Amino acid sequence: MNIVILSRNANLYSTARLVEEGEDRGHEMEVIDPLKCDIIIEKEKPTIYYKDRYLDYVDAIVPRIGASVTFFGCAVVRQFEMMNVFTSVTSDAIIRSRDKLRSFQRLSKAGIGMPKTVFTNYSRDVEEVIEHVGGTPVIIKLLEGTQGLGVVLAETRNAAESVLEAFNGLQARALVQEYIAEAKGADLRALVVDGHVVGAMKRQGREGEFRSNLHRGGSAEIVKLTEAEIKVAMKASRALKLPVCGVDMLQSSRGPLLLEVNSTPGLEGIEQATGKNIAKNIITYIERNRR
Ligand SMILES: Nc1ncnc2c1ncn2[C@@H]1O[C@H](COP(=O)(O)OP(=O)(O)OP(=O)(O)O)[C@@H](O)[C@H]1O
Ligand SMILES: [Mg+2]
Ligand SMILES: [Mg+2]
Repeated sequence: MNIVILSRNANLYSTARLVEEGEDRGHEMEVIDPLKCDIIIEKEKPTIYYKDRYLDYVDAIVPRIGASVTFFGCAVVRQFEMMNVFTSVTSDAIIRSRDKLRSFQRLSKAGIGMPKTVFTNYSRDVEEVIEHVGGTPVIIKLLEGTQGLGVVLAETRNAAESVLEAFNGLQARALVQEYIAEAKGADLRALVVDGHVVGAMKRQGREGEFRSNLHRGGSAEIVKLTEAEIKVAMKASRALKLPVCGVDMLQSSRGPLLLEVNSTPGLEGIEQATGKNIAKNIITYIERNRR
């Protein structure tokens, strides 16, 4: 197969690993920067021009679209879809997953446990919003934050009010969420491929940090998920139509609570923590599902 990894940088761990495993299984692997593609639209013959050629020979793509290039990156993915090229995740599903509010609305409908969350226009009393999620401390997070940036723990009503005011002044939309203290600065990341959990790790924030993100100095170790945790991960993958994704959960006294679903999960942390060949799982998923 001719498989294209849509990625801005061939040297990134995840990109390099997908190329390595694809070649190992006899595929022609190519890394293409989506931002360097021209999308050519005309009646009936959608195509993509890259450097000096048309990408009309591609059998499958693996989008690795960074959060800062969602708009154009997803337009390229959508163009491949119009060309009937198999994609490991669709453009619609990527776009949906980038918005925490939109995802949460779908996930709650699917009956998945999550920290109680409120979204407000901030025209109303902050007190009321805080009461909705059970009082302080509360978590306040930007709708489109990533790597733990834009996630704040507000210990008091005053702190919450200041943070909401600041975000509001910057015209940044945020949601207010119940703080799950039992998680003790840790979360779970389940890597789902083809709708099934293929690896999982527990990430622990560094001393005194409630955010467990590896980018914020957290550490990761392999973990065996409970039945309930596996169920949440598989349900979330299905609800957001993301057959390949990273599902983040918190362990709470009322069971696993879903935090977010990542459509472009990094492979480095999970492959190192689990010793599993996740890149190969993704390649064989494409082999099985491409029509
Ligand atoms: N409601 C909560 N209660 C307790 N801890 C939380 C809560 N929400 C988030 N955290 C902690 O903060 C971290 C970052 O939050 P979240 O994953 O929502 O943000 P993000 O910026 O989207 O991160 P990512 O890089 O994983 O996309 C989580 O991994 C978790 O450790
Ligand atoms: Mg995120
Ligand atoms: Mg996260």
